[in-house]
Amino acid sequence: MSLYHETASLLLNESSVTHGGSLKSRVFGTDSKKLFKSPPAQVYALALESSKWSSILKEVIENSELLKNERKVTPALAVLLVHDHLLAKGGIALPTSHGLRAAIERHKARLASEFTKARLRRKCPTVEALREEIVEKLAGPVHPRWVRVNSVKSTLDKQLETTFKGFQVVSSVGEVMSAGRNKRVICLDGHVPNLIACPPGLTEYLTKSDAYKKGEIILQDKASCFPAYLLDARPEDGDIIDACSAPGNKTTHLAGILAERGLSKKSPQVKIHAFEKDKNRAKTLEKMVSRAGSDTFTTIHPGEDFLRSDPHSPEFAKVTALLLDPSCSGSGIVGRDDTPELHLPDPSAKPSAISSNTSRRKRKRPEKEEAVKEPAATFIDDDDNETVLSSQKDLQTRIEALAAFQLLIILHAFAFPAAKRVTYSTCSIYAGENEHVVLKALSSPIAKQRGWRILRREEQVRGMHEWEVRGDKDACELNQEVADGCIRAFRDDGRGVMGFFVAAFVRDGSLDGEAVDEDGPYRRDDEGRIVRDDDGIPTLKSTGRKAVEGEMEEVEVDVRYGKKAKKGKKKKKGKNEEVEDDEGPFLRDEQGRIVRDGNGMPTLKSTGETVVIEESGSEDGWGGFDD
Ligand SMILES: C[S@@+](CC[C@H](N)C(=O)[O-])C[C@H]1O[C@@H](n2cnc3c(N)ncnc32)[C@H](O)[C@@H]1O
Repeated sequence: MSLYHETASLLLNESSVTHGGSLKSRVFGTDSKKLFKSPPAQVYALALESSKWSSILKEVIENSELLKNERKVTPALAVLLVHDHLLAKGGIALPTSHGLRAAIERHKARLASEFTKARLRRKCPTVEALREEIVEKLAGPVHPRWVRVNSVKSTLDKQLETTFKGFQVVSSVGEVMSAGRNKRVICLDGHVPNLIACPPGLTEYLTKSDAYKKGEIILQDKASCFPAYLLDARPEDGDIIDACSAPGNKTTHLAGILAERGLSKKSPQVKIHAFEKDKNRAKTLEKMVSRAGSDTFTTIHPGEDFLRSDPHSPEFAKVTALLLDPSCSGSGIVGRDDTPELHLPDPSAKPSAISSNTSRRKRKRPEKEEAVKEPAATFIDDDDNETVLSSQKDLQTRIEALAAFQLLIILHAFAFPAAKRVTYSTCSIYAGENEHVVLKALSSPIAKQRGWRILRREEQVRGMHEWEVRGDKDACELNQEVADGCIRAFRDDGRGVMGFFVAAFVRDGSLDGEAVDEDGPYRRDDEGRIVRDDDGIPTLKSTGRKAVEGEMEEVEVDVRYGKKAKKGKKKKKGKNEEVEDDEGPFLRDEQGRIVRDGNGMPTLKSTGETVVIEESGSEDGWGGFDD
């Protein structure tokens, strides 16, 4: 197969192996050497560039009537071949005698003239100007690049005098977004202290700056700064746990806040415990913490599962605050889709009907190929891999499984004896991972027993109190106080943030039955170890049952944490609905045990894939960005 056939097949998603995910992951994925005879880098470049130009190429091909005269050339092949014919330095990468090349070159005069007309219709004097217009259009709405000044190493004033010297300071993020991608303008954020918005075109300038290399500034989306700020920790309060830490944006933000509030770097009064289950990601975390200068007061727990930590260990006796930022669907993350839409020419289009691509936008039915490309939902996992889910049911199953894990993380945090404040955050847009999880956590036995409640909006630190986008009241079952306590962020709403969710839980300790029970709420064996089931779920002293059994039933993933339901018997789900599949969404072996991968993650029946996914890397390998 030629480079052109292979690339066409990739763009049309014809291979089940390359189906789904970003263009990059489909081309450079683990099996790429087996999949392509042509060099994968060449396939990727041709697919990407041709897709970018495809709205114009479609117009040129239709107006030149190429497809009517060359029946062997398919619409996708035409886009690729005409792209190279008109725009690639060496033209079509096939011998002159090759049938496909000849089929295009037979029409070179007509193609050249239609290309010129298409360019002039867009008022572009040169092909270069047309290229710039395409790049600008594809880049979509401007999303600012957010820069957090790391208070462990620097101050806002120092950065304004150095990294941002000579920059124009404007008063709103809207002005930054409309200033142009490369303009030297900044806005000092009004919600999160020490945060600066810049146009996205300055990213390279920033990552090459001394301040960045020395860890004085960290690139982190504004919404991703909410959790550490909302936790509102002070050095006099006690130790902090960051339960899910890599790459370390929030861990280092916590450190910056403590430093600004008087933590002594030489003899720190408190420490941050940073858990990271994945050993490789823990290395990135270690690098980031060290570069940010907070290693003297951060204890990294590499490869340690927070859920397996013992809340009653003396090591955690002084932990008063926990930041929980567990794996999620990543559905709120900005700008990681690298696949521009492919516009395919219609072989039966009449040239006279076409004046510009905008005149054809109101097409009623999508073309077959485009319909194939339209996903029901895309999940971005923590390693930046995308999974395209093809049905609503798959999406629902994934969210339920993630929500069950997220709830478990919160309930475990609630058990730390000295804990008074917990934040829970996701970069997900789904209520199932956000408000619903918060409600379930609030109604759990452990929350009631220990007096955990939502941190009300009016109690929140100023910037978070003033942030106007709050939780969804319907998703909070009309509980206004909980909805107002929840903080949301939506991408592309003009505020320049990614999709995000955060809420905080607090307790005053007066309901703390554990003050007199030093062993905590879990059953222990003779050696003092917490009694757990096969899934690692601790058993409560008070009920003799698993700590989260009740909650799991509500989210339909009880099979993962609770007892196996009896076959054939219908079980209640929610208030009135019944579920048919008593065994839940996970695959089981002949003994009825959930089939898990090496990390202990269960396998979904619907997709055959495991549920909880690895974590997102960073754009430069040490975690300077977002999440
Ligand atoms: C969304 S990312 C965290 C991003 C990070 N808070 C930041 O701001 O840079 C979730 C991380 O939690 C880790 N993780 C997931 N489950 C965990 C667990 N049970 N214990 C510890 N770490 C866990 C993942 O490996 C991943 O690195």
